[in-house]
This record gives sequence, structure tokens and C-alpha cells, in this order.
Amino acid sequence: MASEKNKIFISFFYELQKIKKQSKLKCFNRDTRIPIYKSKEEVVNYFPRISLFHDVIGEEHISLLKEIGQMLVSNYVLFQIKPNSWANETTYRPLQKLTRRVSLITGLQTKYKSLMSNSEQFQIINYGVGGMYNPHVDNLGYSLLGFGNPHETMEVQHTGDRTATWMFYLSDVRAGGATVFPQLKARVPVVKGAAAFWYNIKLNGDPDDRTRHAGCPVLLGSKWVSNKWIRESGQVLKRLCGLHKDAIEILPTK
Ligand SMILES: O=C(O)CCC(=O)C(=O)O
Ligand SMILES: [Fe+2]
Repeated sequence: MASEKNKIFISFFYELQKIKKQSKLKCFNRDTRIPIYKSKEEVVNYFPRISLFHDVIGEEHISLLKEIGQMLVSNYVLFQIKPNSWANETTYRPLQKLTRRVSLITGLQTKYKSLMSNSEQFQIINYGVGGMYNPHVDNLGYSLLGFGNPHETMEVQHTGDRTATWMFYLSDVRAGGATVFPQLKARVPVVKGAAAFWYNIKLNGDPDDRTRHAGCPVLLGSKWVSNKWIRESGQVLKRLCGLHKDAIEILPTK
């Protein structure tokens, strides 16, 4: 009899474990503005939200960005081995489709026409073995809602801060290379065809220092990423300010 009770207890325990595991599931199909198009979101951190959107860039666009990257690589080396270059959709028209996709998924204005646009050009980075990016924040420290350096460039005074970061992964890596957020103990793996997304500034315009992040050293392979930074000014009607200074974003959870 006791063993029967034990069995029930054990199966109940396993059931509970299963439910707990399910409640931690972090992947869902998130609605976009087009009802039949759902994005595949994997939440890496809930507060603040850091997500990996899967299958958002195909082989054609990946090859194009890599080609441009190889062509334009200016011997500009930041920190360790990090040559980077820029590409915009006015010069490379197929990139318009990518820009629209980012807008569709994030609901933000992402078009690039000039330095005064709502978003920046695509930045392309390639890391070889040992290539890494030291911890940093992407925001520029000049918010249209808060304060900033009055001597900031005209362009930043006009467009505001980097509200959000959208970063495509254009390759897989054999080992290393993950994007990590030390304060949140969060890690975004390098997954070819996916993109990481997060907000760098809070709803009240303050920089969100919790999003400090780094690119871990590549141990084996070659890592390619492409950033699209989305600026503050175009998002006035897209990402509304909070009603109080500690307001947090309500984002979909399924
Ligand atoms: O390569 C990464 O994982 C991070 C790159 C990054 O943070 C940046 O380009 O600002
Ligand atoms: Fe960054």
C-alpha cells in the first residue's frame, strides 16, 4: 500500500516538474502587423526583454551583406579583431526588404535615407578566431526625452538615442562568440538566420544600463553579425512613453 502511495507521489512529482518546465518555455509565435505573418520569438530575458527572433534573414540577404562587408572592410579595428563596414538600402536596394521585415516584427520605424533617419544603416561585423567585443552599451547617451551632452552631433540631437538594437546573425560559429549580458546573466547564442533584439533606453528616456553586453571571443569559426540601430525620433507614435517614470513595457507573452 505504502509503495502504491509512493508511486502516486513519484508520478505527481514528475508531473509537477513537467508543468514547471513548461511554464519556463520561452518560445512563441508572436503576432506582427500582418495577421498571417508570425515571428518566432525566443525570449532570453524577460525584464528587460531580450529576444532572439528565428528565421528572419535568408541566404540571399546573408550573402549580400557578407559580400558588402568583404568589399568595404576598411582596416578599422575596434578593440580586438573587429573590422566593420556599413551598408544602406538606398545603395543596395534588396536591403529594403530586410528593413521592412525589422519594422514588421518590432513595430518600429526602421527606414534609412540619410544620417537624419529613424534608423541607422546596416553595420556589418566579422570576427575571426579570438575576435570579441568588450562590454558596452549601444545607447549614445543623448535622449530626446531626457538630458544629454549639448555638444552631441547635429544628427544625434535630431534623431535621438539608439532606442533599440536589432542584430542579425549571419553565420553560426563552431565554438564561442555568444552575445552576453553580464548584469542579467543572459546569453544569446549565435544562430545563423536569427536576430537579437532589445531596447537600450527605458520608456522614460533613461538609458537602460542593464543591457550592457559583450561579444564573447570566437573560439572556433568565423562570426558575422549585422546591426540595425533604431533611433528615438521616429518611434514617438510607435513606442509610447510610460505614464510614470518607472513604467515598464507591456510586451506580448504568447
Ligand atoms: O557581436 C556581438 O555579439 C555583439 C556586437 C555588439 O554588441 C555591437 O556591435 O554593438
Ligand atoms: Fe553592442
